Amino acid sequence: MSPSPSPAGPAGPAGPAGPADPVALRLAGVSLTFPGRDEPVVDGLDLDVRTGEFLAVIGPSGSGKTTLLRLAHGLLRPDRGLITAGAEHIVKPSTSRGFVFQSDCLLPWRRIVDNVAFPLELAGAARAAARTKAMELLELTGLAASANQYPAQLSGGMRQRVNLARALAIDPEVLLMDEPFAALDAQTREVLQTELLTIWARDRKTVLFVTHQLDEAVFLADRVVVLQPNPGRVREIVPIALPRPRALEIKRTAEFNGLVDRLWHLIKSDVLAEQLI
Ligand SMILES: Nc1ncnc2c1ncn2[C@@H]1O[C@H](COP(=O)(O)OP(=O)(O)OP(=O)(O)O)[C@@H](O)[C@H]1O
Repeated sequence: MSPSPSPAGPAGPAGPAGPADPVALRLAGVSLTFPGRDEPVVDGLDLDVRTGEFLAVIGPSGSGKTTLLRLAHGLLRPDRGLITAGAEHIVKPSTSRGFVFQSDCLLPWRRIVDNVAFPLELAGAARAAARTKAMELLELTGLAASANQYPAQLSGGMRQRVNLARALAIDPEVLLMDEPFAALDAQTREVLQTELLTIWARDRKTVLFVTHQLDEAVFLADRVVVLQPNPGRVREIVPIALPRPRALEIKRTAEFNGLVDRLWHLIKSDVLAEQLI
């Protein structure tokens, strides 16, 4: 990966990405209509994800958050518009982008270390080298002691840590995360949020993180993209200027709660309309 300290970020590597940061991922005029649907799921969507930034995406159910991630990964192709990562025109998944799903998708018959090593083996790495790298990542995600266990022996929070380690194994430049903590209890979710920030601060991969939780978006992100539905488009992008590193105590501050309120205000009418359908 290529960590890219923000030229505009006065706080250095731990500070937010600034407007002068190069763009890691660009969606320009992107539209997509699923087969059998009359209306596009996203239409004329424009979004720049800056190198090294943590960008959260929120929006009501059905506003196209997962679709946006799948487009960015190259799992879906738009009908119109361009999706690029630097000079690369994204038309298929690539090892420069890692995807973390809501459910863990681990291979139940493989030990944890071998699950993390799996994408490296797929990419052609020798088994021993893949396992060495996998062990490093398990250290990073606090799971070294569980390396020889099987997925069924781990808690949900531990499995999501493995999921993250596995996505990091291929050393992607961009990490695409689709509600990775949604299935976890509130306390585990908060622990994983702080751990994710620690890992992110280490080498500042670009992160595009979809969540339903407004406080999660504010806690993690440099900016929050608010999507509106029918069709999915960017309603607003809210900068989160909270200082880093962030500890959970920040969630009790007036500034934090003011930002959560602002996000709620931006999606409230769409969320209420969705409940009436
Ligand atoms: N493969 C598909 N074929 C047809 N329609 C689809 C497909 N995938 C998603 N959709 C529809 O596209 C719309 C947006 O879906 P998407 O999953 O991107 O929304 P979302 O904002 O992530 O929703 P949620 O918050 O509920 O996860 C929904 O109406 C969904 O039913």
